Amino acid sequence: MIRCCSTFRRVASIRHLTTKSEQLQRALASRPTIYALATPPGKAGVAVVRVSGPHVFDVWKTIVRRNGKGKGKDIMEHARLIRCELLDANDGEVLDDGMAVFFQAPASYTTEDTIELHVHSSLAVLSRLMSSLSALPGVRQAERGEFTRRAFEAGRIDLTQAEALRDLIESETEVQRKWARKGVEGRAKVRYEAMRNDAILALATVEALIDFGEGEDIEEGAWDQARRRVSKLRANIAHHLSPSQRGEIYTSGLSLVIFGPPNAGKSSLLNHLAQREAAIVTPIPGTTRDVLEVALDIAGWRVKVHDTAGLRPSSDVVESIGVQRAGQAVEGADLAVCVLSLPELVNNGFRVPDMIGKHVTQETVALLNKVDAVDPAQLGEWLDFARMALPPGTPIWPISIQRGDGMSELSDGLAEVIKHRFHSEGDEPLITHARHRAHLEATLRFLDAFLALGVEDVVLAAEELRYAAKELSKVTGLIDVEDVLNAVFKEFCIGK
Ligand SMILES: Nc1nc2c(c(=O)[nH]1)N(C=O)[C@@H](CNc1ccc(C(=O)N[C@@H](CCC(=O)O)C(=O)O)cc1)CN2
Ligand SMILES: Nc1nc2c(ncn2[C@@H]2O[C@H](COP(=O)(O)OP(=O)(O)OP(=O)(O)O)[C@@H](O)[C@H]2O)c(=O)[nH]1
Ligand SMILES: [K+]
Repeated sequence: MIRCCSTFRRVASIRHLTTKSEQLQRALASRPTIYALATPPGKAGVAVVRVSGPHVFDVWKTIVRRNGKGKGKDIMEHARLIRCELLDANDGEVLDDGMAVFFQAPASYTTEDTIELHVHSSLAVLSRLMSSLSALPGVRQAERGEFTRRAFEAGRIDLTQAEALRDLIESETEVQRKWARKGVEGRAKVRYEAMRNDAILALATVEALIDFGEGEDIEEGAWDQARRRVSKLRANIAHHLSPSQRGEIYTSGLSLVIFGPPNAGKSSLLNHLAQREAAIVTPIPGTTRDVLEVALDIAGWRVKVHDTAGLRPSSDVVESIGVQRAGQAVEGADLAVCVLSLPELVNNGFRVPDMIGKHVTQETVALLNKVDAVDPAQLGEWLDFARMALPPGTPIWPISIQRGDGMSELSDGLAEVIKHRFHSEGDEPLITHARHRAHLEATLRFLDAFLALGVEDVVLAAEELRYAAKELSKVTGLIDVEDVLNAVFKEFCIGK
């Protein structure tokens, strides 16, 4: 009975250590008011300037003057957009005619009192408005991600949600948008918190063992219980770290690498997919030297398509470096597309050079290009030979980039392959950022260190678990680690 309570007391004390202190709360109230342009700078119909912090009332009083139907009234109503004139704080001159809205703390994006000033998006209006704002006491321009950072510091969102907000802003395709939304909703947050909770519960059990020393009959049972819990957590994390669970492809996109012998039509394929002359196409073998990247939207996925140098032995220094890079790109690809020239295969007796063959697996899409340049009567036969030259099961699509044969099937086919291979039903990947991966790898090392210890090393074992829990806390930002926070928020734009 007493033991049981002691266990819980410890859990509570560990939690207490890691939650935001009251001191921090007080610091929040006395900080500067920040402002920034929330829309992109430039000529446009409307620009939004956001202002957040303790001086928002003064800002409103000084520069917002109601006109239209609300003329003369100066009450600030939560979340109500009003017509107004914006005044220069220094000389009272009307600098623009606009709209303004006030959000009362804590019901705002940052959780602080916030106002938004909607003005005409003009360089002159904005520079006057900004200099007017910075002239006000306690008011300064926001740093990158500072609005979101305040939402984080107030506990409205965790670090994974802040990162997902950034992903949402960066998103260009449907898949990216959907995954960013999941993150914003807290899908990852909940799962990382559950992992940390497991580590903390195991830690509590182990600490109870320390408290009650050796020779107790409960010792064995409690130790086994902690080990079981840690083993399960370890397996869970190891699963998420496995190569099949790469959630980064949803947010950052997946990489498609085009490879093959020189002159097969690799650059022509890239240009076809990109619908522009992204790469140089010439009849000279060895035209492409370096890896060229173009980001495309294929069926809602962000796909970084890479064109590479044709794979062949070369005595040219530049070309051989290109060939080496091409090989590395293929090895690191999420999807490899091999372009072969059918007439060339016919000419060399369907020998696929080893430099290329070694990269062709069932996971590779093989394109037999230039079908326009072979005798149509023999096409079927040549395709059969080509199939025999490649590993069984390799998808093989005959095409002519020049004449257009098979090109719409190619686009649909690529979309199908991507959907089929990377779509996740049910078993949803967790890791969508390299940062999360690094923390989980570190967690795994601490859990392994724990599992290598015996009950006689219970003090050391508790230490390993404490490190593991701390590492998991860094993912969500439950423990503020300044360098982690700085790294996350510096990726934001000003005004977010
Ligand atoms: N005009 C405008 N549009 C915008 C934003 C904004 O700041 N201003 N946003 C900014 O990026 C996004 C919306 N995000 C928001 C997230 C939370 C809250 C907010 O006030 N949350 C409080 C209260 C909720 C409520 O009153 O219903 C909370 O969650 O406690 C506001 C906006 C996109 N559109
Ligand atoms: N007949 C025919 N020629 C093609 C076809 N596609 C590309 N070509 C030609 O093949 C030559 C090589 O095309 P590229 O796209 O530069 O080939 P690559 O594989 O990138 O070549 P490297 O840069 O040498 O690796 C060019 O002259 C293209 O016009 C096709 O479908 N049919
Ligand atoms: K100021």
